[in-house]
Formats: sequence, C-alpha cells, structure tokens
Amino acid sequence: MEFIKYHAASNDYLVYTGALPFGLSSAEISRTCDRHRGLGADGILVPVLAPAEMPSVIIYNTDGSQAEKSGNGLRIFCRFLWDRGHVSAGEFQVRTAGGVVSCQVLDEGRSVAIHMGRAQFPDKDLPELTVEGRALQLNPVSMGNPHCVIFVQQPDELVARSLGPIIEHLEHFPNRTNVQFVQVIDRNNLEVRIWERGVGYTQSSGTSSCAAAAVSRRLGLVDPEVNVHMPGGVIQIVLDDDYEILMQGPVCRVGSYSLDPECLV
Ligand SMILES: N[C@H](CCC[C@H](N)C(=O)O)C(=O)O
Repeated sequence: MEFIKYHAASNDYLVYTGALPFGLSSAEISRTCDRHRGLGADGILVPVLAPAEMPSVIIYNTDGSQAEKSGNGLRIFCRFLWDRGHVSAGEFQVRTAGGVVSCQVLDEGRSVAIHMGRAQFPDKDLPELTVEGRALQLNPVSMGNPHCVIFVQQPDELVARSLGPIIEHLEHFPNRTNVQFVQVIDRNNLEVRIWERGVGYTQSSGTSSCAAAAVSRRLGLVDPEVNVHMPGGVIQIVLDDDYEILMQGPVCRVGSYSLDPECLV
C-alpha cells in the first residue's frame, strides 16, 4: 500500500495513493499510524478524485474514526493536489464531510491558505465543571468538527494529556470532542496545547487553531488577526465579523512510503 507523508506544523498525515476502495479497518489504520510498528502519523487522508468533480478527501484519525474536517489535513491535501498537478496557483474548492472549503497553495507549496468556514457556537453555555480538582469553564465551538476551548494560565503537554482525554469523552459531547488549552499572550497571539479527538496529543491542529481564535475573539480577548503558537509551529488565523475564518500555515512533504501488509497482522 502506497502513501506519501506530509506534515503541516508537525501534524503529520499519510496520503493514500493507491486504488479505491481504501479498505483498511480501524485496527489496521491504527497500526499503520503507529510510530513504532507502522509508518507513524497523526492520521490518514484518502483522496477521492473523479474527473470533472470537485476533489474530496476522507480524513481518518489514528483510532480509525473519520473526522468532518482537519485544517492541517486539508493544507496537506491541497499541497498533494498541487504536487500532482490537479490544481494550479489560483483558488480552488475541496469537499470534506464537514463542508466545502476554498483553498490556495502559496509560496511554491510551502504554505496553504484555506477559508475554513464559520465557527459555530452552541445556543447555551456549558456550566463550569470540576475535572481532576480543577474548576474549568468549557467553551464548545464547531468548525464542522467539535471543539472545546479551555483557558488556562499555563498550557503545557501535561495538562493536555491529563485533562484532554477526560473532556474528549464528556457526556456533553455526543460525538466526543477535540480539546484546546489556551493562554492569551496578547491581542494577536495565543499559546495553545491540543488533545485531538481520536488521536491524542498532537504538535498542532488547524481546526483547533480556528476554534481557539474564534472563542477568544467572541470573548473580546483578541483582535481579528491571531497567530496561534503550538509546539509544532504557528498558524495564522483571520476572523471576519461573522466568525468566518481564513487559516494559513505551512506544509512540508516528508517522503513516499510503501506499507508492507506484514505489519498489519
Ligand atoms: N482529530 C480531529 C481531526 C483532525 C484535526 C487536526 N489535525 C486539524 O489539523 O484540524 C477530529 O476528530 O475532529
């Protein structure tokens, strides 16, 4: 099975380049993404390219679940389309389970800008919750996929790994949720650590960057242009007055890989 690996701000995905149907089970997807017994990745992207139709992509988390949207995954998919000559330097559209997005490859493929759609907030706020002895204010928001933004004094890997899995599975989130731990640095900069639904702790996340910026903006904590700082890199977010979001960030091709079926046994 052939793949091309890319990373977007150190959030890495394997792009499947074989024939459809893709056919891996959830367990096989987990094994393929395993960093010791497989190729290693934060997920798999399966392109669906039909003549005269909009390119679409199926996004798999490492647990085999499908995600409605992935900001880093979409930047990688756009770069893949550009590398393969399916798109040129202008704007083009891509279909995901979470809706159609408008994209543009920049800087000779090293950066991609995507109109990610509108951040959507629930009708009512969630109550304050005590988790592991900490009083937390949960701020749900959807980018097509579910997110929960939590403001903390010191967003670090420890808090993401200790609280993230608990919040991911709270009853408030029937489809589970991605979780962001956010510190407002100033009106144009956020420091964020991420626990991803169906993946775990990752170095960065595009939809999480959108979510953190949207909630921060809604609370009046930041200006419309926000740099989201994460261990894997910085993603630029621009919000309009209706919380429509333009995201821009880096992409890097890593290499081509052939998965030996033996490792799936
Ligand atoms: N784990 C996410 C999908 C990937 C999100 C992240 N890698 C991004 O760049 O947005 C979910 O289940 O909604």
